[in-house]
Amino acid sequence: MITPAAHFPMSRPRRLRQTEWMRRLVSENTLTAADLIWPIFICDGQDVEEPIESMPGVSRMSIDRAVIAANEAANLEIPAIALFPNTPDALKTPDCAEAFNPDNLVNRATRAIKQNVPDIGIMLDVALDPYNSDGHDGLVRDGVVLNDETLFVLEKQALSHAEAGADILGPSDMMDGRVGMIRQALEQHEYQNVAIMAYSAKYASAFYGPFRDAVGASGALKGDKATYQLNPANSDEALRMAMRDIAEGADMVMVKPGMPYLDLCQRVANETGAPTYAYQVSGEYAMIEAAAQNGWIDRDKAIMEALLAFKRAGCSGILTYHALEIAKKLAEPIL
Ligand SMILES: NCc1[nH]cc(CCC(=O)O)c1CC(=O)O
Repeated sequence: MITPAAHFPMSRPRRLRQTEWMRRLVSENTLTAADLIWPIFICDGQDVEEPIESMPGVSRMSIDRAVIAANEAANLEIPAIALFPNTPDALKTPDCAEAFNPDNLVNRATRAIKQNVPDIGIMLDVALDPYNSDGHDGLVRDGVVLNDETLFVLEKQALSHAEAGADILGPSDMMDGRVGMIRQALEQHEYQNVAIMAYSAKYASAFYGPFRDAVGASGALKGDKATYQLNPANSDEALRMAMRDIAEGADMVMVKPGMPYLDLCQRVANETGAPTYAYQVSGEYAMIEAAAQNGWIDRDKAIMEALLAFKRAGCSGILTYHALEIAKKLAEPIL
């Protein structure tokens, strides 16, 4: 008989790991379709799907294809989709006027999806980069990203999205004061029920490259976004941003990128008590896909493990480009 440790053999924690059903019974966190928001890239045209080279399996979709995709997502009980436009270069200008054009690509897509798939939520970004010939999230003058002048454009953009039927606005621009400005404008124009998911803890990250390709912003961007996105070294500052955004009228807050900032997911969820979402960004998606294509990781297991990590950290949900695929997997019966 081996010498018993303090509690061994009366206590054998491995008893709860021996079978799949037992592991399922004692799981502390679960992933369901209700946890997923699906980001979708929209492009001009009819019956078009343009593959994005740096995001294998992800394509830009024309509006008619996006309606079909939204319907598929709704049938899989994905609560919401987030639409991002690939704006033609000809419509990108220093004043970013296309951002608040009521008939811009993403507003037209929103109307079409709302008309054909009324039961799925639509989230729209509020930021100028897809419409900006300078590539930045705000107006630029003499190389400086202007905060206060940008707020007035963001307000018009937000109202055009609310008018188009957006259910959630996602201010991803990181200008100071934008949440309060948008919330006040929504109230004044009787859009009291349009929710705000503020990109509160949004970092100046190297993980956005594929997205910028997808929306056509990478070519225009000169320099980086460090004068408005957060310093990756900072944690307390992100908490202050989340608290500020909630005080200004945000209903939900986001941490972005996701896995490189899992500590912030836990801190923001625990310390704000607000619904907290992680954005598993394009670079995170591309890393999993590239490693899988090289046969270095088990793709399906890695995707599930990464998404479950955000739930374990306390997130209410995840924006992920894997959403549709995972919702299909979760809908399959357990054999
Ligand atoms: N402000 C625009 C915006 N909204 C979402 C992302 C990135 C999403 C991703 O990488 O998947 C970006 C790019 C950026 O901030 O440069």
